Amino acid sequence: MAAIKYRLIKKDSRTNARLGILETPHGVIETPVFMPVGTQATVKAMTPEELKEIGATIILSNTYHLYLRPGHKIIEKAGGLHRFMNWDRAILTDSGGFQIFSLSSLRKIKEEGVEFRSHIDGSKHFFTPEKVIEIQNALGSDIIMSFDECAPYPADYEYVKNSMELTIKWAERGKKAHKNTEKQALFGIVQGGIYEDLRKECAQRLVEMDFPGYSIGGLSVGEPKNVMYDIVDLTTEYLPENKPRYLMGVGSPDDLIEGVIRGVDMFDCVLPTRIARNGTVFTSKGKLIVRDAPYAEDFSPLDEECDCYTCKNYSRAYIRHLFKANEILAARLATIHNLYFLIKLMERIREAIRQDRLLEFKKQFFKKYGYKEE
Ligand SMILES: CNc1nc2c(CCNCc3ccccc3)c3nc(N)[nH]c(=O)c3cc2[nH]1
Repeated sequence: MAAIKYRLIKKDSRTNARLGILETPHGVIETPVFMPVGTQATVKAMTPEELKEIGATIILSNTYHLYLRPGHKIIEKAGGLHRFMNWDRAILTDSGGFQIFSLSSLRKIKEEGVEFRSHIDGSKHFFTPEKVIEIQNALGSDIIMSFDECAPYPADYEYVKNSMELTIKWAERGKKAHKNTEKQALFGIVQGGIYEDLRKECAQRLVEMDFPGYSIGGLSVGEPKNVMYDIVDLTTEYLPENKPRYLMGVGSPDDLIEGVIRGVDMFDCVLPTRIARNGTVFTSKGKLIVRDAPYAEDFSPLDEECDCYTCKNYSRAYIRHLFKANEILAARLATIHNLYFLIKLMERIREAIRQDRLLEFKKQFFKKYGYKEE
């Protein structure tokens, strides 16, 4: 029995969008799905009960961070990450490749693996594809990622080609090292930068290895949106229809809709939780910086159309006051709202696919939100 089972329920008649069901050892996930990020074994400012309340079915955590602190051995002794953080629904862990390149100093990339210094205390560490699988096996997450190199943007063809070759070799080594295939599904990660031939080759070679799911990596790293969309379109063409596709590090409301239209099933992004803590929230009429002066006497909810706990019980004036007073509750109320907004958006997208009116939904959402149509 494989760790996860993906069922394609319905394909949109005019786009590559799909409605699916992803069964995991920790519950069923309706796709397309937005996955809140919980870097250090917590989705910042949220309890697991509140995450369930807003409809989260799967959250992310991170090999790099948890290996450095508190250490994967401690989490293993606690009974695994689900027990440790009291979250009994699905968990996906990223492999740490991206975090090494974006967080740690002093990195040396070799075929064998990557040497890096901890961003916490500067201590030296060495990640190999085998090590990264061992860590994720200890964490016990339901979906785990291969060790990959996310090439920077821009990067020249030769660099990206070598980097993609390395990612393929590391995927093979990781697949060999992964023993717990019954309980943990290992995804391959497609790299290849913005180069069509490299993306095609990488996708095809990973598909030959027959992973239970595929991530699209190397994007949302500063490239123009239309370039990202084109690469997603191209890559999903070479991925099997009956396996889930996960677009890493994406995204904002427009990116989620554009990604679904191009055949993506799973998304993660730190944006909703991060901007919430800085006082910016999503609303149906676009972003709102609630800490700004105009809201000092605005007693309406963050978003008239939202029925989340925050919008049902608190005003913009009160939430602005909390931010100005640097109160912890400010981050909590804004985070609840932002996560609910994206989880609700995915629910409305799934409904639109069911009713075969996804493009109409996009048009209406973009108009109200203030996005320009492509
Ligand atoms: C923001 N743009 C972006 N993010 C990317 C990530 C990380 C995705 N987020 C995972 C996460 C998990 C827990 C805590 C925090 C983050 C990538 N991960 C991998 N492995 N490979 C990528 O190519 C890659 C590309 C990305 N672009």
